[in-house]
Amino acid sequence: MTQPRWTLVVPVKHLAAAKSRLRGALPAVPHETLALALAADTLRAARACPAVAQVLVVTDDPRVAATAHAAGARVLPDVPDAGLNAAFRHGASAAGGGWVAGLTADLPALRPAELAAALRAAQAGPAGVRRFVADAPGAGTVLLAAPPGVPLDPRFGVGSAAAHAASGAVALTGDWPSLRRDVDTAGDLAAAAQLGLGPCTAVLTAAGCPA
Ligand SMILES: Nc1nc2c(ncn2[C@@H]2O[C@H](COP(=O)(O)OP(=O)(O)OP(=O)(O)O)[C@@H](O)[C@H]2O)c(=O)[nH]1
Ligand SMILES: C=C(OP(=O)(O)O)C(=O)O
Repeated sequence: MTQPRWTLVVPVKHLAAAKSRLRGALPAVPHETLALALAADTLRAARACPAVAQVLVVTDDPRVAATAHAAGARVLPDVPDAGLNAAFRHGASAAGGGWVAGLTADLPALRPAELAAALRAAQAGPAGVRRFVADAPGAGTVLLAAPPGVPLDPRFGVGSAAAHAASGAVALTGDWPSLRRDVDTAGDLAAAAQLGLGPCTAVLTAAGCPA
């Protein structure tokens, strides 16, 4: 039986403020170019995942919006000064029903097949329960999924894996290294490069040394 397809909500901060812990990781590359490449590769992989029906990007950044449109995503304006969880809620409210997942935009090694496997796992198991995928270190969250009719209720931020578990979401424990590999620091970028970067980020690491 074919499983129902997903709406993915992907918030992306204004590039001037985004990925501040990564600043200087590739000295020869402008920071905003690197931050945009991470998002572009994340969106490309999300759109290439057959389980995904639509991608909603929540952003106020015109370069991110152009990249999202080019990748076949819909773009929604951010909620001014309201932060990441408000952006996720805003996107989820525009999804139009069905299965909804929030995904962070800093997954440049993401492979569509691993995303598909995680989304499949999210659709298995108990009804009416949110699921989440923790990041590689285990403290953060890269994906939060909600079944039809269940609010996404995002708790992203420091310690979000514990916050999602405490709010009743169930951790998915599959072996999805490219999904769990979010990039916050130069060390994370090097770890993502070991897995294999998407084309936008790969071209920058080739040009800009480190990683
Ligand atoms: N639309 C939107 N996206 C956000 C916001 N805050 C964070 N994000 C996005 O959420 C994802 C995960 O956030 P973080 O890993 O903390 O990224 P960040 O805030 O850009 O990075 P740091 O400055 O290093 O904390 C990233 O893809 C961000 O672009 C926000 O206020 N609005
Ligand atoms: C916002 C988050 O990302 P990070 O901890 O990578 O900043 C999170 O994990 O909830």
